[in-house]
Amino acid sequence: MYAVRANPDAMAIAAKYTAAIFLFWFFVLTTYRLFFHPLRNYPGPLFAKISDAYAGFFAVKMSLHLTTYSDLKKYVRHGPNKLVFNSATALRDIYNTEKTNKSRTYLLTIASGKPSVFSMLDKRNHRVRRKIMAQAVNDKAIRAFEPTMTEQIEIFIQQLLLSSRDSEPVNVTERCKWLGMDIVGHLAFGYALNLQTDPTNRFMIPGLAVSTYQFNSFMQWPLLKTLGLRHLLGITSTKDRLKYAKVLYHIIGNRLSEPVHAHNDLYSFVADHLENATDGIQTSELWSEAVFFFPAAGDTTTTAISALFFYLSRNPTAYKKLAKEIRGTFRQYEHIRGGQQLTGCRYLRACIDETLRISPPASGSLWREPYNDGAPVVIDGHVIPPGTQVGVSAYALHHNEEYFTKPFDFDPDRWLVQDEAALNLMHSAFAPFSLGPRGCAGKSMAYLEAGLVMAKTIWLFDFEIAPGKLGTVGEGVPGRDTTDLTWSSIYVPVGRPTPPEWTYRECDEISHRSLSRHIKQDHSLRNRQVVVTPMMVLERVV
Ligand code: HEM
Repeated sequence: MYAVRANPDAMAIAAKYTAAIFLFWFFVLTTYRLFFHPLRNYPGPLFAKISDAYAGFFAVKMSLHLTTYSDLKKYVRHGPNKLVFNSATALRDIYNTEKTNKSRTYLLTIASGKPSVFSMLDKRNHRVRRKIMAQAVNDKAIRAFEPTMTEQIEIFIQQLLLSSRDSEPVNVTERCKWLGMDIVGHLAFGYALNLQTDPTNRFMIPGLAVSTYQFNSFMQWPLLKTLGLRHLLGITSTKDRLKYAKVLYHIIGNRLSEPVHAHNDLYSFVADHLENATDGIQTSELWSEAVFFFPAAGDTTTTAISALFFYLSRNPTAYKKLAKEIRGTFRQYEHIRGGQQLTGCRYLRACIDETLRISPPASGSLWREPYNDGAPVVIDGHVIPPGTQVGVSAYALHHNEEYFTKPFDFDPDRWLVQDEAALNLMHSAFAPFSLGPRGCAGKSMAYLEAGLVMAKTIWLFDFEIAPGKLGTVGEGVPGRDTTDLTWSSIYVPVGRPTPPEWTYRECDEISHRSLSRHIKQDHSLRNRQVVVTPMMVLERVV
């Protein structure tokens, strides 16, 4: 028998050689990326030219959209293989074409080993999947779903009404997130999550935020995922994420036990088309779609709505114009529904668009690559070498003065000017939903939801910035600080009669938690949103 012992000298030598090899490799790679790489002549921050850690660092800090905005004043190269552009021509060249494809970084978002409509790179497979998913969000499906959406919005309004009785500040961000999740529960799997009235499932909001945050960070800095560095950086809150996954599992399991057409939901459209997993829900295509669909449909729209509350509470002129339009258009609260009257509210649409411009819920660069068919790809006059990731940041382009004068001003009227050339110019650079074959499939649903929530709220209530410190939450220096929180005080407007059929469902928790708690919670959402309205005090108007 022999005991094998490590020789300390041999170990020291091995460590030295490993370090030397690593340093040599690092030196060669850095030299190549700086002086021989096909993108060497594009200006960029030094560290970005060398490593994806540059963008990764700011993604982890949740301020990448701001860094991109300021870097674009001088730079184009935003990673060893990444070019970011800031023009309407580039927007069209990159997204409104078949010559590019989603970048391979989207594969990092795959949750079950099977891609979703969002992460599918193969164009033919994507077209088929997109067609299936689109059935759940086309005009016919939206009309069928509207009553369910309205029911949830009514709960939102009733809860505001309860809070408005004592004119206490309300965290509008939180309320909007609960609403969004309740709507998407019904839309996806006909499931009543009841976040608005029951605190049990509210942990799903931070759970979802953690997942989104991770995916965002991985997509900028893939090494985080490959080497498990996320743990070192402490960006994983596994507890909430796992709890979230458990609920999603339960929701899907519950739906699978019902007949396919038991609800007017996404499942009823996709059930017959998605591959069944033999080894459980979490490896099925349905799981992948669900993991994508909840944040895509639930988080984005409500981020926009809460941001709109924020801007309106700080812009009295816009606020008054909108209130006048809504209260003048709908003689009775019950008349507020999807249709011509609502779409005819041009100022409302301008307010929503202005919010999506100034604070796009998907604010980062959505990376694309030249499609692998050898055809040259030209972006804004630049021939792009194969393997290069190209993108436009909606946040940066929406604040580009070439297209939008005073880009940090919230000015819905800019969308209503008579000057057709100016309007066309702005529209050419407006892309909150992206565009082309991979653009948002749920745009109409998002406008309906935002329109209904805003019209109903402003018909019935008045709101203003919360008093004291709460009212300052979310405010920051435009273009410098991430103004991602919004608290406003919603005061229910005075004198409007409550629709008689309303029964006030007592909310389990209308408690108003401490400011620090809200700050902490909303901090985790920062990556996705630039401004979200926190606390509002409501006042009944009607
Ligand atoms: C204000 C609200 C919304 C915004 C700003 C928004 C934005 C976007 C953006 C920018 C993309 C492209 C992502 C990328 O290229 O990586 C996208 C994709 C998508 N969105 Fe939305 N979205 C919103 C609401 C919705 C809603 C309500 C639904 C569904 C009901 C939805 C469903 C989808 C789907 C299915 C895709 C994937 C499209 C594909 O790859 O074929 N979105 N969205």
